[in-house]
Amino acid sequence: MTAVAAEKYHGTENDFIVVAADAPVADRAAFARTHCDRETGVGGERTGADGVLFLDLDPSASPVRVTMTLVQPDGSIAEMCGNGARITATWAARETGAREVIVETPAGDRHAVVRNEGVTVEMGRPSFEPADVPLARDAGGPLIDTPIEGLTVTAVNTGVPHAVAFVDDVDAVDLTAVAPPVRHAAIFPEGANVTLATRVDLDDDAVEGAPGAPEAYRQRTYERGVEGETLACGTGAVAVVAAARRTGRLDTEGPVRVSPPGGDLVIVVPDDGPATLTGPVEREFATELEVPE
Ligand SMILES: N[C@@H](CCC[C@H](N)C(=O)O)C(=O)O
Repeated sequence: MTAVAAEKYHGTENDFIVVAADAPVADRAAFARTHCDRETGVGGERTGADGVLFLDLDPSASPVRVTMTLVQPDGSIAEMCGNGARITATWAARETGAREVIVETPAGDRHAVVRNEGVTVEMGRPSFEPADVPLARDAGGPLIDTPIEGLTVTAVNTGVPHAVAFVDDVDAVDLTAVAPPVRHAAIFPEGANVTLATRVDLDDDAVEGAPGAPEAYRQRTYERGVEGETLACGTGAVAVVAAARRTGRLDTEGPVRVSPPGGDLVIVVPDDGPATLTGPVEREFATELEVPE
């Protein structure tokens, strides 16, 4: 049995196994299915992971470049992952000493800056265009506050598709029950992540890790590829702010604090530039993982 070097990281509790792209893992989907399993996968504080990041570093480039391939627990490959990009930039910074990193993803190149107080990734411009989300051909236009399978959703692509629903209290919703019909709705030919958001009053909620963010939302996301709720989702946090702006719920580009169960993220969605995602990253441990036959 072959084993490969691996590390475990998390960004606001969205946790990933990191493996060098040249490691001898012929069947990446089988590797992810095995080691991400929440009951029998990689050990640590939480067993398993939300995915495996296969990283290919070019330390000679200026800024350094790293190609990120996220293989999810169901074996699928995601085009983008906000928290994964923050982890990738941190990993590249540890390997090279560089603070500025270009993360190459199937959704495009993402510029990242690694600071002690948090990692910021440029996330591209959110798009509501039906072809970009993508929506089914007969959708008839962008999906803005539209009833879909029991939720009122706004569909936006922030690197991956999200169906965002604003609700009175994210904690009062049985996400595992309401999300799957939306995630699999025919209007989303490639599926969608399902993200719930609730505006919160900062007077009632401490502003840790988000100095200067006068607006705040709580967030929960049911992720495609994980097929369950994760403790944080970076593309989902950007989707919350983009959808809040597009639907007239928010009249600032940010910074906006978005808090999934795993911690606080800071989001900016400008009118005429890429959105940014900022938040903490932690390296948990290094290990060796067996490559399934
Ligand atoms: N957790 C991620 C998003 C990962 C991709 C998603 N599951 C999909 O398949 O679209 C994030 O932090 O953005």
